[in-house]
Amino acid sequence: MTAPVNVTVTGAAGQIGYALLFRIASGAMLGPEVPVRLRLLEIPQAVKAAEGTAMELDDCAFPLLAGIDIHDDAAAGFAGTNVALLVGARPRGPGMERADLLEANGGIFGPQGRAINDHAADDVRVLVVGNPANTNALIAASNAPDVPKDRFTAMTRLDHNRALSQVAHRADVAVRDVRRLTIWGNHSASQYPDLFHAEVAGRPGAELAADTAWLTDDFIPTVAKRGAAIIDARGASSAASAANAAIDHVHDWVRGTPDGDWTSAGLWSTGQYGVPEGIVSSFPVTSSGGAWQVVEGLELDDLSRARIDASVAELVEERQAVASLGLI
Ligand SMILES: NC(=O)C1=CN([C@@H]2O[C@H](COP(=O)(O)OP(=O)(O)OC[C@H]3O[C@@H](n4cnc5c(N)ncnc54)[C@H](O)[C@@H]3O)[C@@H](O)[C@H]2O)C=CC1
Ligand SMILES: O=C([O-])CC(=O)C(=O)O
Repeated sequence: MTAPVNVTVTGAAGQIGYALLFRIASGAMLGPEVPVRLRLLEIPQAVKAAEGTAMELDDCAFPLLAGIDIHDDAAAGFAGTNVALLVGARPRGPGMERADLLEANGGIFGPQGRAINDHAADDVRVLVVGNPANTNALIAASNAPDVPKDRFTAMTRLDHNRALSQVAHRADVAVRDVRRLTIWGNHSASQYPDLFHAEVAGRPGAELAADTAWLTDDFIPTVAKRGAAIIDARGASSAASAANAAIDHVHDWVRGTPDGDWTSAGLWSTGQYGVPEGIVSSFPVTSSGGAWQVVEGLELDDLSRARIDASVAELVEERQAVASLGLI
């Protein structure tokens, strides 16, 4: 057996935390041969609830779980961490956009970025789930000058998975027959789920996208507003599907994406596809050797270009907003 990988989960006592921790401990995230040591980071008022979750983790007797520590201090919570899942943040309620959380949540990610900078392992990989995820990832990365920017990522895998399912339903094929979808831009209502480069049961996704009424009035808004639809139906924001997407994201980052396919992740832009440098935007990505690569060279039609530009413009505005709040 290899040495345990240290995994820190913030917001461990929250609803995503509860859906996430057991799957990490079971080996679903890092693999069935990789032991994990869990660090649960919470605010002091939620430490007792985190202790309850830790008791339940114990009671599962997971063979891969090498230990559980609970912290309410970021320096200790990120000490030596290899994988950090930044989930802890307020969720939105009905009628809110995720950007409405910027002021409430933005302040969490600067100190956590600094703690990661100062205390995490050299190979640390960070996934930001707490909303607004892209800009919170930007805040964390900006406060961690010694950590390479490509180690900070934002979760758009839930949007990606939602898009896969919508396309599979529409084409009446299995989800596994849908490949090379892309979520571009922000994890917000402005995101652009791109079907034009996809492959659907061996046929070009562009064939489905040719039905522009379905594309623009059904597919794109269904994916982009799915979070709000879940809040409306459940009375709480998505949790199990969000946890599942976090598992998928880290799994693929560490273990690689399947040959011939790609996925979506929010990455620090270095200017690909005209996305300005220094915002965290979702791109089509593959992973190998533990690093994401943006899939280059896709041709973008006018509709795609306009949608990507609109979502990127929103990210630029969010960056200005957090800069004026002194968070970056
Ligand atoms: N990127 C994505 O696709 C998705 C993101 N989210 C976001 O994930 C976040 C968490 O959602 P839930 O688990 O449903 O919320 P929740 O309210 O159930 O749990 C949040 C937890 O974070 C903790 N917390 C707050 N501040 C903290 C801090 N500074 N350090 C450590 N822990 C802290 C709270 O005590 C609470 O236990 C929300 O911001 C939500 O909007 C949710 C679904 C999908
Ligand atoms: O919509 C929300 O506020 C929670 C979330 O990010 C999602 O479900 O995609």
